[in-house]
Amino acid sequence: MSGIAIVGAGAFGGALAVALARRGPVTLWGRGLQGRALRRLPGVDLPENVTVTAEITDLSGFDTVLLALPMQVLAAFLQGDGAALSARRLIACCKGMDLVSGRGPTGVITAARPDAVAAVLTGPSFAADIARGLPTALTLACADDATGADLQARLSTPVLRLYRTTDVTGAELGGALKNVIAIAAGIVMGAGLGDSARAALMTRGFAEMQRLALDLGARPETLAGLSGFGDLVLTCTSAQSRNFRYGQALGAGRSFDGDSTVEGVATAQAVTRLAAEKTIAMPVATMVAALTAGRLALPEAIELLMSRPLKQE
Ligand SMILES: NC(=O)C1=CN([C@@H]2O[C@H](COP(=O)(O)OP(=O)(O)OC[C@H]3O[C@@H](n4cnc5c(N)ncnc54)[C@H](O)[C@@H]3O)[C@@H](O)[C@H]2O)C=CC1
Ligand SMILES: O=C(CO)COP(=O)(O)O
Repeated sequence: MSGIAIVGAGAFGGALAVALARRGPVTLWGRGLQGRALRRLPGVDLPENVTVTAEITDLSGFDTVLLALPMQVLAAFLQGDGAALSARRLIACCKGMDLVSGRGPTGVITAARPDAVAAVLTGPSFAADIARGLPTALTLACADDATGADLQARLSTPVLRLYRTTDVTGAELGGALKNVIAIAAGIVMGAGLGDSARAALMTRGFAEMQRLALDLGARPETLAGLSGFGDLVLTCTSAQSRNFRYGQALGAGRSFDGDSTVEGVATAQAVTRLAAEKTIAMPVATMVAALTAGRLALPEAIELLMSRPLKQE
């Protein structure tokens, strides 16, 4: 079937539908859609050439499907509703690490659908910006470069510019880990610790992102690119970010909207476990895991981070 199919009518799936509809027909599968309005993107209506459906079998003829679901539901979706998909190419649009298996998005796809080519679309972009047609650049990562090049061409628009890489590990880990650091940055700002502390934390956070990713085979330039450094900067500095706002609320001792997708919370737990297994020091991620699980109070966390042995940068 021609055109693009998208699973997930949340903020990102909806925004991608709006963006890709500039190029041709889009079919969007999701729950709870009311007419053509997107609950997660107030004020945004879907264009006429986006077909909305709640029947997953309407997607069964598509060759290429974008999966815009939260990381922690991806595996269950592929085993449940998603079993009806026969697409040759599945593109994950989520950021994180599966808490049960420790896998990244493409690892989850490949475990469920070994016959499909898996790719990931990631990088610095707020759904609301994409839906408004603001200029945005993302990374399309696919181990098979020919497929990656084809997807890059099919999913780019005049305002949505895709770069591509075969370094799936690097792209996925950048997207997963930046959310954890963004929670930490939010905590710092919410607790009133200042811009200097945030800059230090982002930099040391980036150092630990690189440490883990390079150990797992990622390429340094990927971490320095859109999916790593680029998304880290965006998410740690903007109140549009749910991870940042969640951290801000935690730092200020306020509660946060429990209905919101905050990927960094589960990812912090998964990453901390992995780092411990590999004996890789990830002090910021470890603090975020402990703080978000309520195992540590903020004053102790600050004390622990500041009293680590002095070392070379
Ligand atoms: N919102 C944003 O600005 C961006 C989000 N992303 C990533 O996109 C992914 C999805 O995030 P959002 O769209 O923002 O979240 P969201 O919370 O706005 O939407 C998630 C959607 O998934 C649906 N859903 C949840 N469980 C499901 C299941 N088991 N089966 C079917 N549908 C299910 C929900 O009904 C909802 O429509 C996340 O990994 C996020 O990091 C990436 C870039 C930008
Ligand atoms: O991934 C994002 C920006 O690139 C969206 O960030 P949040 O999930 O923190 O809102």
